[in-house]
Amino acid sequence: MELGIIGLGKMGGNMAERLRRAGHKVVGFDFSKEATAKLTAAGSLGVDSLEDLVANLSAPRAIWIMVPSGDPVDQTIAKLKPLMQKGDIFIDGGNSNYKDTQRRHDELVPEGFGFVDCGTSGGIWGISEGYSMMIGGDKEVVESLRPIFETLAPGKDEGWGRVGPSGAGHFVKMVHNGIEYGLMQAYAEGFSILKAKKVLDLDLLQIASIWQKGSVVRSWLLDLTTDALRKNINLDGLEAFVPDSGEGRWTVFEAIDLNVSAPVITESLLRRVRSREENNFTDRMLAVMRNEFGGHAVKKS
Ligand SMILES: O=C(O)[C@H](O)[C@@H](O)[C@H](O)[C@H](O)COP(=O)(O)O
Repeated sequence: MELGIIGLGKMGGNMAERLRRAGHKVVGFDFSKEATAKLTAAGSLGVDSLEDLVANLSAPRAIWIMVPSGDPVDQTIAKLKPLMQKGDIFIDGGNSNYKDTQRRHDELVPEGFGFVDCGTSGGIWGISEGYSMMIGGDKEVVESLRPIFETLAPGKDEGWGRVGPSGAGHFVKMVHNGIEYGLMQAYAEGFSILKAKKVLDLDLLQIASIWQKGSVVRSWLLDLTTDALRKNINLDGLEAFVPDSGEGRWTVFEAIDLNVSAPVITESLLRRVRSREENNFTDRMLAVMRNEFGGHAVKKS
């Protein structure tokens, strides 16, 4: 099959290569000339404009958008639309908010385009392991893309599926990422407790390696954690600063709207927020109140 890909970063570039290896024709666009040159050198076609991208694909076209969520997705669609024709399909493979996805679907479908949302998991390992894909959109449109999904997935019939109508793919990916936050937080806290028990002189790498085999908490995330510890057991040279790209907070908002109690995911998100505040105002407030009512000592900077 033919596929256009917009955004040839860590995800889009690797997906293009996985598709090429399976015999699909891939035409890719990126603002980075280095990224398009790399794609061409690998045997696909890298182009420097959206016009060239569209011109090098035969109708009905399928174009996979792999750009940061929010405005970049809207801008990409707005620029592409005049170049496309009825029957062409947009696939948003990024981490878009499902409400934006539903809005885009409802705008594009009456104009004759297809629009599919694909929550894509797998990170930099997807090129070899395959990508887990949670897909939303109209059944026949999703079905027409089957050869692409079968190739990108870990197995032809596994690790991907249409989970519901437009927005469902991104909604499921949002919750997937909320779970990711909670799992990560639990591992991080557990290893911190082990490290703090200095009198036992525990070897974190040894313990992680033991847990990798047969234990209830073994997982791919633990495998990656073990690799990270092997490379840098004390995490030297790293700042305790954890960004978030939005999916975790959308999960929390959604849980509140749905009256679902989700304390682990919520606290994991808030821990990330806290990691970015040095000597924060809240804690200085606590110290000063304690000082006011009890005359307790404050630590001066
Ligand atoms: O399944 C995946 O491959 C990941 O969930 C991925 O999609 C994630 O979005 C980013 O790795 C960082 O997300 P945060 O910045 O929110 O941690």
